[in-house]
Amino acid sequence: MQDTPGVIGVVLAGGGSRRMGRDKALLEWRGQPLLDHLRARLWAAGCQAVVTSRAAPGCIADLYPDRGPLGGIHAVLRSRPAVDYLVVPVDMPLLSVALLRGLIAAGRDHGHCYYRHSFLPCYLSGDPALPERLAQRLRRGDLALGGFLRALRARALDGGDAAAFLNTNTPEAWRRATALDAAPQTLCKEIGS
Ligand SMILES: Nc1nc2c(ncn2[C@@H]2O[C@H](COP(=O)(O)OP(=O)(O)OP(=O)(O)O)[C@@H](O)[C@H]2O)c(=O)[nH]1
Repeated sequence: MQDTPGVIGVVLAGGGSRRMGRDKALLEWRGQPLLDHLRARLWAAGCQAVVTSRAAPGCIADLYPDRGPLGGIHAVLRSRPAVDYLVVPVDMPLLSVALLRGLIAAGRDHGHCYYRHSFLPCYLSGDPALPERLAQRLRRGDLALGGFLRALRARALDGGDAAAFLNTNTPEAWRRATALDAAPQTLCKEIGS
């Protein structure tokens, strides 16, 4: 697929991974760290560039640390405020390129959006006021991503298989994702998607 001009892919990877007990971004998925897997998916979806939100060399570190995903999104938006962003969490290995492309297409037509299954991934369309709006929320401790998306009147999209949004927050969820990856047909039915 051709690049989608103006859309920057973002992998959020600055969380504490407390429930997993080790850094989720570095878990091995199909022979590479999860972080690289998600980066590759964003490239394949046609993002013009891909950045990582994380306190590490070459990444964009949070300006408001330990504030959760919104803190990471804020730092990235501050770095390039007037472009469109496709934001993914590092812990959804089953997100498909097709789903990400669908989000980009909807975002380009309608602006801010996400799938009903989950607030992440989400598409944020370029608005120079967004970084300051986010900073205000972070300063007052309003850290819920859903609240932010609702305040933006982001569109909730139908579609997508629930299994694709499996959040691998715990070792048990990781085992489940690995099993789904190995036998998608059977296990998708099993979890009711
Ligand atoms: N940049 C950044 N990303 C974050 C932060 N907190 C969470 N994330 C990312 O946001 C996504 C969802 O995070 P969660 O699963 O809710 O939190 P987590 O910290 O990764 O995991 P727990 O410690 O188990 O809650 C993941 O991709 C995280 O890496 C943060 O403070 N800064």
